[in-house]
Amino acid sequence: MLAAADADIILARYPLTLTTETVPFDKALGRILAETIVADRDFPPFDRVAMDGIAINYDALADGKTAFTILGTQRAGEPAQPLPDPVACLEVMTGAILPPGADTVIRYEDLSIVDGTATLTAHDEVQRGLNVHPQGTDRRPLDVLLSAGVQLRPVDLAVVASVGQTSVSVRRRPRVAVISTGDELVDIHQTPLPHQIRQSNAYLLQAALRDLGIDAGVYLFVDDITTITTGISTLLSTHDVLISTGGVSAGKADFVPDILSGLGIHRHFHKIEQRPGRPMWFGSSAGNERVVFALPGNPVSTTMCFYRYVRPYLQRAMGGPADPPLFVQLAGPVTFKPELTYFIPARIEDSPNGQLLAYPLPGSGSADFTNLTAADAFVELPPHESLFPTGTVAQAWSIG
Ligand SMILES: Nc1nc2c(c(=O)[nH]1)N[C@H]1C(S)=C(S)[C@@H](COP(=O)(O)OP(=O)(O)OC[C@H]3O[C@@H](n4cnc5c(N)ncnc54)[C@H](O)[C@@H]3O)O[C@H]1N2
Ligand code: MOO
Ligand SMILES: [Mg+2]
Repeated sequence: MLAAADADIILARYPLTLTTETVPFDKALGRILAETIVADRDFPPFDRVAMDGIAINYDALADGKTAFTILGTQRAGEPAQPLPDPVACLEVMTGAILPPGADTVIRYEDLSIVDGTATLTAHDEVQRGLNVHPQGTDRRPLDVLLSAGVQLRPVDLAVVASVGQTSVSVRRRPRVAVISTGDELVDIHQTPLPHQIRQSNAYLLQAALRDLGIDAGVYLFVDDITTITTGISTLLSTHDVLISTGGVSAGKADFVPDILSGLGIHRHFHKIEQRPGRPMWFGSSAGNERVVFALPGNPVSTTMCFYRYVRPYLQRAMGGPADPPLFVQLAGPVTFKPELTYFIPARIEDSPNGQLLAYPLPGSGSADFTNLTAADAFVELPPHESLFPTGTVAQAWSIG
């Protein structure tokens, strides 16, 4: 059987292959860019005036001239207007093209303007090129502005807009379906008979997926091979990722692994040396265009497996980094004898010394999901020890 860390390695080996789609750039916030955005022209595209003031030819100043006749005004958005006389000046506004013949801009704060003549009041600091943002100094045509794979933030969209791209190619969001299997399950609007329960795992998964920005449909199948086979086969034709709960262990109605294999989903692992969540199954189609997580039905197992394995996998598939686990210190001792990685629910609190303290909440096992309402995370305790004293430092996986 597989150790938890080996499951991570296998999951990383089979990343979901997502095709791309083109979306209007103003709908692309948060999406993963699937193309390279290059500069279409120089940035800035012309020698750009960086301060409101006057544009002069520095040679005149170097020759000792400090008063300049104003011969006109060059505003932002106006075509270039040459400086008609190298010893005169033009008033210029921020964002204007620098008048050809001028090379230096003196801001209004360093001038006194009387009767159409601008006189420098402070010129010690003036150098050739002052307050000019030269053409092409930020980026040259075809320079890469954004690389494929980045998650588009508002600043990135500004860059996309600036090169005139009204639509961008982004990675498609995974289409995900959640499947519950079990003859004992009824949906939430039904009243369960004494031998039945309301299904709850699918709604946990649906909500946890919504946290990732994924809207997933929920499907409930009875434990019947034909029903599950037909259902999963249909969903595979329209989804990238299926997440099922139940039917993956050793029971007479645990049909899911065989059905998935029969539908061409190659098993990459079945069972991890852990509690809860031991029977977890993971597989993918050839080329990884479809992946399936078949999670154990016990609700605490479903929850742990989702937050420990599925959520980070999907975060990576969508191009983002996976949220790292927290580092916590046990606030009480834990004993766990089996040679399995133990994921114990815990309440997490800040401590005055800056450490996160984890208060263990063992509950009554992997079916006791009501215990999770008090928990913030699962603390991951390694398999080869059985006593974890107060103060043990461990990783913990937040459950939202
Ligand atoms: N002989 C063995 N028995 C079991 C083993 C084993 O290794 N050998 N593994 C145990 C472990 S560990 C787990 S976890 C469970 C996993 O069972 P399955 O994935 O096959 O799930 P089911 O049998 O369908 O159901 C188990 C349990 O979970 C409840 N359930 C299922 N789906 C839902 C849902 N959508 N909402 C709420 N509750 C759900 C179901 O009613 C059962 O009580 O197997 C152990 N057995
Ligand atoms: O995953 Mo099972 O009991 O380990 O709940
Ligand atoms: Mg079972």
